This record gives sequence, C-alpha cells and structure tokens, in this order.
Amino acid sequence: MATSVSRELTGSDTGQYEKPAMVRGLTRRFGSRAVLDGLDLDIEPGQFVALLGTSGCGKSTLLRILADLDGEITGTVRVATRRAVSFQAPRLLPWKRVWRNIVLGLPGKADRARAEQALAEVGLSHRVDVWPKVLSGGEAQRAALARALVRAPDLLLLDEPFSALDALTRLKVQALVAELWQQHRCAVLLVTHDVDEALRLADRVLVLRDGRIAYDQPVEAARPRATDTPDFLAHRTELLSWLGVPAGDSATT
Ligand SMILES: Nc1ncnc2c1ncn2[C@@H]1O[C@H](COP(=O)(O)OP(=O)(O)OP(=O)(O)O)[C@@H](O)[C@H]1O
Repeated sequence: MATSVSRELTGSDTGQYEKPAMVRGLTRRFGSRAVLDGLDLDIEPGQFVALLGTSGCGKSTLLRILADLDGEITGTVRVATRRAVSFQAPRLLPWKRVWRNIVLGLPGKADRARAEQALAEVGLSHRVDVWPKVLSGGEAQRAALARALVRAPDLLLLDEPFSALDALTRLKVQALVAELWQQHRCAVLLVTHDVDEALRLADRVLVLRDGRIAYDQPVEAARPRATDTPDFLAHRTELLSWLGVPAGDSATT
C-alpha cells in the first residue's frame, strides 16, 4: 500500500501562501506500473500551464491527485486550499436548477446573488433558473466554469474541458477561459490533447512522458495570439515531435 505524504498549503488568505502547486518525487502506481514516476512540478501564482502527453501517459492521474481525488501516492504534493476542478463532462446535477448547481457545496445558505454574478460572467444570465438538461453543450461547459470560478480558486484544474464541444463552440469557450483567466488571475492547469489550444492559451507548456515532465517551455507571444506566426509554427512543430506526431499531421494527439 502506498503511503500518502501529501500536505496542503493553507491558502492565500492566511498570508502563508507559497505556490498554487508544488510537487516533489510524485509516484502513482497502478499494479506494477508507475504511471507517475518521481514527478516534480511547480506552478506559480497566476500562471496558465497546459499539460500535453500521449493517451494514457498519466495526465488525468496527475490532475486528480492535485484535486485531492486520489491519495494513493508517494512523494510530496502541496496544493492551494482554494482550488476548483472542471472535467470534460460538466457534471451538473440534473435535479438542481442551474444557479443551485453553481453554489452547491459552498459554505452557508445557497447564495443566489453570487450564482447570478458568476453566471453573468460566463454569459448565462438568461439560464439562471433552468434545469441543466435545457443547456447546450457549450452552455453546460460555461456553467461548469462559473461553478469553478465562484469558489475564487488559487488553482483551477481543467481536464479537457473543451474536447466534447463542436469546433466553433470550442473556440468561443476557449476565448472565454482566456478572458476569465485575465480577470481572475488564478493559476490554471489545463489538460489537453490539442497543441494549438495549448499554444493559444498557456504561458507554459508541459509534456508528460514516462511518468515525468519531459518538456517544459514558456510561451511568450503576446495575447491574443496569432496561430500563423513563424514562432507559433516552430513551437507547434517542436511540440508535435515531442508527442510523436510528424509535422504536417493534425495538431491533436
Ligand atoms: N483507477 C485505475 N486503475 C488502474 N489503472 C488506471 C486507473 N486510472 C488510470 N489508470 C491507468 O493509468 C494510465 C494513465 O491514465 P490517465 O487517465 O491518467 O491517462 P491520460 O494521460 O489522462 O490519458 P488520456 O489522454 O487518454 O485521457 C492509463 O494506462 C490508465 O489505464
């Protein structure tokens, strides 16, 4: 049985805040296979980090550990107390109206005004009182973002939040995430298979390989980012080769 040696930071509001995430020597085994194998990672306050890697390399496993949904680890994991996670499926409770989903689990009485404010931020003021089943895929994903942001996280963990959306909705929700991030300035860890998405949104791109962060590079281009500049295309080609995709092929793994 693995020993968990995780410890949490106490959050920025206590004045003891260091980094939203600090990971040292993290190992997670499933049977005899170490999916994460001595992984080190620091995420700085306000940094937007994209995590790429081939299917099954352990991206979601890392994200689940940072979200404290998996404690069967060895190593040290310190994460901000105020964190929120959003998955590929929006995971709204169908028996609660949208606004109640947004503030679900927050301490105190369900605060409708707070939910309304968060829904307005993601352009869903007209959806406050509906049931989740009425929402389109893009609306449901935006509601999931509102639910995450209402928690005022220091660390926002996003596991392929755009992958189930059609191409146009995907671009719109990506733009919304960029805008919300610029307003809230929380650190973000975005798991994605889409190299262009990573290079458009992130300050820093990581590739997970053989249980560790094998590639770790900043993305310094000004925002909003053009995807046809020589720098963007060079970075794209480099990343694709790290992911084992020949240049000229699709930008998703
Ligand atoms: N609960 C579990 N029990 C056994 N094996 C698991 C479990 N969770 C994950 N794994 C295995 O760990 C490996 C990493 O899984 P993970 O979901 O983290 O990969 P990923 O990089 O997110 O993949 P994808 O990009 O396809 O979503 C996979 O081989 C998976 O089968």
